Amino acid sequence: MKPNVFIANPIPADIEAYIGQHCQYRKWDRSEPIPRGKLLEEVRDAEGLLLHGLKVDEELLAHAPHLRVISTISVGYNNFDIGAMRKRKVLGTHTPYVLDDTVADLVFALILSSARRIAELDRYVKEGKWKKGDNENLFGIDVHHRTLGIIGMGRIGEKVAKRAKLGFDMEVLYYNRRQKPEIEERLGVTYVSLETLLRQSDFIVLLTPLTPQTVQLIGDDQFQLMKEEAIFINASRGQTVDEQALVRALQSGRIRGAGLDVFQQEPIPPDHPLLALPNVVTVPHIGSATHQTRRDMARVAAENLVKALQGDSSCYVVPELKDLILS
Ligand SMILES: NC(=O)c1ccc[n+]([C@@H]2O[C@H](COP(=O)([O-])OP(=O)(O)OC[C@H]3O[C@@H](n4cnc5c(N)ncnc54)[C@H](O)[C@@H]3O)[C@@H](O)[C@H]2O)c1
Repeated sequence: MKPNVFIANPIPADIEAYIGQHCQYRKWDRSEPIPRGKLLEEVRDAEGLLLHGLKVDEELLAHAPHLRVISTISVGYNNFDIGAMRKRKVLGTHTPYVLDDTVADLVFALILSSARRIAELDRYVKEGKWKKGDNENLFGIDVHHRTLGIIGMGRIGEKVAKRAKLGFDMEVLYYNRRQKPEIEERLGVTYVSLETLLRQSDFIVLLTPLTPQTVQLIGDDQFQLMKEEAIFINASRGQTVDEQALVRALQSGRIRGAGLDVFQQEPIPPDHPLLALPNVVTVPHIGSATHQTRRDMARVAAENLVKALQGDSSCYVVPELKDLILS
């Protein structure tokens, strides 16, 4: 008997067909997110669940007594209640590696846009404000040969560091849970304390996962340590930053600017004070959002689901639950 699975987000047809070869499945294929009540109904018989950005908590697990595997189409898995999943022995899988270069490209797009004021000056030209004699009012700051600080030197952080070192001749500092001599050797980056990184960097990129330890990792105290010329980039999760403190730092000129892919509330409310600031570049959580990469992520997530249901340990189980597949 093929296992029952529920596909809670639309995926490409051939990837759905691959799941169909190995599983019986039902799916939600509308573009709007599945309503919570409908999801709770659909998981009743499911042994596997494929999803993106939906919350997995005690309530959902209680509605899904047969569930064995939840596969998220993302590398971040802060939508999983790890404790609740462990209690019920439900495996969680994610999609590392396939998106690293794509997210690193977006981080650099935010760095360059903020430094050279691309979004702001695009509006300026299109609104017909460009006139002869414009000069210093269009100036930005250099990216090349400046200092980049990466908080969270993981898979994506390393790709950002590579771009910075090889493409932009930047000095790269990093702060991480553990020092990584192998990356230092490969790329010539320097491990420093968080305080040193905040004090010395011209660009600060936040790339940690969202965990209880990283909630509001950056707040008033951290913005106080930054240079006045610093540009802050967040591509991790909105909750890793105290957003009110960020607004204060930007409004008061404590830092020069910010480039943001993620927000405390997504979509960000249109009247949010961050959106009124010209020195902030915003994009709607599109770090991994290219056609190719989202496709690759869906494929890896589908393979994870099928493999995990078959007890094949070569799937990408999230680190905190790895022991479950071995037991
Ligand atoms: N904006 C987007 O669309 C997008 C896309 C992909 C990933 N992300 C985010 O980026 C995160 C990182 O992805 P990754 O694949 O590089 O993960 P990773 O696990 O390879 O890297 C994360 C790094 O952060 C470090 N870290 C964890 N907690 C820390 C702490 N408290 N203090 C200092 N360092 C800490 C880890 O040691 C690790 O080196 C994801 O968890 C996700 O939240 C965002």
